[in-house]
Parts: sequence; structure tokens; C-alpha cells
Amino acid sequence: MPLGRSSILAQVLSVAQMRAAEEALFEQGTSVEALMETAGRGAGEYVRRIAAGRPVTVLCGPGKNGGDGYVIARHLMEHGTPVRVVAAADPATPAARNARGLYQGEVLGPDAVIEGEVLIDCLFGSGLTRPLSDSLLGLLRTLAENHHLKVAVDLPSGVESDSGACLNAGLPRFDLTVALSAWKHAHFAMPACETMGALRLFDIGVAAVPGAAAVLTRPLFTPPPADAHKYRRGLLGIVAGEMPGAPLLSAEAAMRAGAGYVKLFARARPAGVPNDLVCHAGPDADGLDDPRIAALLVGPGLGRSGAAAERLQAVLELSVPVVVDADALVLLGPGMMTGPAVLTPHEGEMAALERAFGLSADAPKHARALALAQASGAVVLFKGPDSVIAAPDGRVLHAPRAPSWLSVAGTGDVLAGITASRLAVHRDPFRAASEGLWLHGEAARRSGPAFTAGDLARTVSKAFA
Ligand SMILES: NC(=O)C1=CN([C@@H]2O[C@H](COP(=O)(O)OP(=O)(O)OC[C@H]3O[C@@H](n4cnc5c(N)ncnc54)[C@H](O)[C@@H]3O)[C@@H](O)[C@H]2O)[C@@H](O)CC1
Ligand SMILES: [K+]
Repeated sequence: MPLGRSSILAQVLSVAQMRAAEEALFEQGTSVEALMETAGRGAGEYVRRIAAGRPVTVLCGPGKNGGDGYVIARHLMEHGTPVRVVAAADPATPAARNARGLYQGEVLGPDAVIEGEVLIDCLFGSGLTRPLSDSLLGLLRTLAENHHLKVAVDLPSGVESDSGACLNAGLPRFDLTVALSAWKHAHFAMPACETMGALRLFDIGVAAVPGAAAVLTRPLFTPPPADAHKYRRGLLGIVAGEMPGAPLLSAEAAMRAGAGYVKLFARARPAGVPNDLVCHAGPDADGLDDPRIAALLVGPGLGRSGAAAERLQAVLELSVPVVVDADALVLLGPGMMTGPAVLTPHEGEMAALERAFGLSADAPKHARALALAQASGAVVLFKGPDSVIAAPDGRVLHAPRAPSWLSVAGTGDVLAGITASRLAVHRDPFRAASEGLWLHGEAARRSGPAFTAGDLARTVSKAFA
């Protein structure tokens, strides 16, 4: 079945995939010039509206990103917005030369001293291959300091498209970044994504690229069916360990994320178990062989002792769909997982997993998640300010930026609880990770500023709205 335009617009492309998608358009008869015209006019319209009559300075580089800049400048001129171009270098491609030739307005050299209102960065886009020279960085920084509002076209210059690395220190921050044709990994990866301001995408009609990564979009949630009961909605077992607080936090979130029944398995009933949470107290693995258990969560508060490792081993041997989080990730090694699983590491836990599985940490974040997914056979939700999900079959999902208020203790336990709850509902690890991450971000948005992990857990049911 062909993908709808909204699915295509969620795709995230590497530079190589982007070039191949553009080639496909050229083969269908579109010219480079026509594509640049479409892209430049689309971005130009965003700029025209945001400038609202204030004078605009367009910084143009040698490549097609610079070509887009000349189209934008012409579009602004035609619509009466005062505009001038600063050419950092002469256009180096035929399409960019063509765009330069069609623009009849003012073009200044890189030495011109310019102050103004709105700066448009068309120095480099996805074709950047190395750090900016000192003189180009100086030009970009000076212009950025001398303008109030800053818009990057496709990508801010100095940002590596496939990784989100900033190839220079001291790159300016933008208020808006208008991505052209498709999202790139950098739009969702730290540290680059943090410099981009608001993100917008202008569609120029590229087709779906098989195997492309995608942006996490709102999942479709349906209420339980009319004949649902607690077991059919999913029984989630949360395996406690040496510290009771973390699994209780996970349980608070899990109870609000869709599972019909959440049960805490602990050696002794901890203090503070809420009335709506069932607690099973008994020795390790006691009661965990209940065939009605649809999913398990292990890791929050587990501890890292030999006893904790044995408890983890006992859980994983059940082959029940499982979310493995926190301490359990540090105890995990190759061959231990026997059933469907979601791993939810942060950076430190990821580093431990990479050591355990013999993987390199020297790769873009999404590639690291994918490598671990393929080595472990589990879905990997690599969390942080730029969370990404990868599946062993190659699927990759980037999460849009979530509120930075999430950087508070316990929010990882909440994420694990939500994800495990979704896993208990349908037992699909990739879907559970996607829904879990989305609900977590949405609950954070609805929690306002300066929330606690407990506030966040109690807001999860509202995120379904
Ligand atoms: N193919 C097309 O027609 C379209 C291209 N688009 C634009 O094209 C851009 C990509 O164009 P290009 O591939 O020409 O890439 P860029 O415009 O980013 O620039 C690449 C050029 O700069 C050189 N270069 C790379 N890093 C440099 C550095 N640090 N210092 C000096 N020179 C450096 C490269 O050797 C190459 O000549 C996209 O970001 C987007 O803005 C869009 O307009 C969509 C349509
Ligand atoms: K740019």
C-alpha cells in the first residue's frame, strides 16, 4: 500500500538517502533549478512572514544551500521585503549560479559590515563535509550577533546532517530552522537540535524512501473494548529489588498507561504501596510464572549485587515480554534475553551495554541504538534530550524535543513504567517503546514547569486525551 503524504513527511533521511530521493525526482523530469525554485520559494515564504516587513540579510554559500538563499532573496524582493545578500563565496554549482543570476538585488562581499533585523543562514546545508574555516565562522558569528532574528535554511551552518554534531565550537543559535524536502537526523540529535529553535518542514514532493528513519508522531490509542476485563487489558508484573521507591514510581505510571492490572513483586511488602497497586510478597521469582502475566518490568531499584543479578536472570528466563531498565541494564550481557524485550538506557547505561556487547560508542546516537538493537535482538529506547528508538529489523524513530523539565530524578522510572504498561496491553516491543516515549513527552508537556517524577506519573492518564 502506498504511504500517505503525512507518513512520508515524517521520514528522516541521511544525506545519501536525500540525494537518492532528489535523483528520483530528477529522473521523473524535474530539473535541479525547478527543485531549488520550489524549495527556495517555500522557505522564502516562511521568511517573508516572520520578517513582517523588516529588512532581511541572506548569507549565501557556494553550494545549493546558497542557491536556495538567492531564490529566497528574489522571493522577498518580489514581495516588497527589503533584502540584501552577503555572498561568502561565488556560487559553485550551475543551479546556484542560475539562482544568483536571476536575483537582481544588492549583493555584498564577506567583508561588508552589516547590521540588520533578520538573518537567513544559507551558507551550508546538508553538503557540509568539514568544519567552517575561521573566516567563515567569524562571518557567521558576526552576522548572527548583528541581527535580532535568525533563521537557518535546511540546517544551521556548521552542523553535520547525519550525526547532529556541531563541527565548530561557538556556532550561533537560531530562532527557526526550515528543513527542506525531508527531516535530517541532525534536526533531532544533540547538540545540533538545541541550536535550531522552532522546526518547520517544507515539502518539495520527495517520495517515501524504503528503510528511512522517521519522527515519532502521536500514536493512535483506542479505549479498551466493551468486553474488556483486567487480565485481557494486560497484567503487568513489576519486579522490585533492593530500593523500593523506583519500582513504586514505575507502578504509579504503569497503572495510568493502559494495563488492566499492575502487580508489584517484592521480597517484602514495601511501605507506601498505594491501595490500587497489588503487591505480591515472596522469594525471588515466586508468582512470576503466572501465565496471565503479559509483560514484566525489571530494573528500577533492582540494585547491582549478585542477588540482583540472579533476580534478573530468573526474570529473563521466563521469556515473557519484558522492559529492562536502570540497574538491570548494567547487569545485562549477550545471550541473557530469551523473549521480546525493550531496553531503555540513558547515556551511562548505554555505555555499559556497549562494553558488554562489544559495540563502539563512536557513532551517531541513532546508529548506536540500532547497533545495540541488532546485537541484542531487543528494541532499544536510547533516552535523553534527543531520545531515539531502534528495532532489530532496522526501524528507527526520533522523538521530537521534549520539555527539559524532564531532567529530574525518577522520570526514567516513569518512562519504564509507561512502556511496560503498553507492552502488557499488546506485547509489541517497538509499539510499546513508541507509545511509551510519546506518552512520557506528552505527560511532561501537560505537567507544566518544575514537576516531580510523581507529578509526571500522575499526569500520564491525561496524556491519552
Ligand atoms: N538538490 C536540490 O535541488 C535541492 C537541494 N536543496 C538544498 O541543497 C543543500 C545541499 O546542497 P549541497 O550539496 O550543494 O551542499 P551545501 O550547499 O551545504 O554546500 C556544499 C558545498 O560546500 C562545500 N563545503 C562543504 N563543507 C565546507 C566547508 N566547511 N567549507 C567550505 N566549503 C565546504 C562542498 O564541497 C560543496 O561544494 C540542502 O541543504 C538544501 O538547502 C534544497 O534546495 C532542495 C532541493
Ligand atoms: K544553512
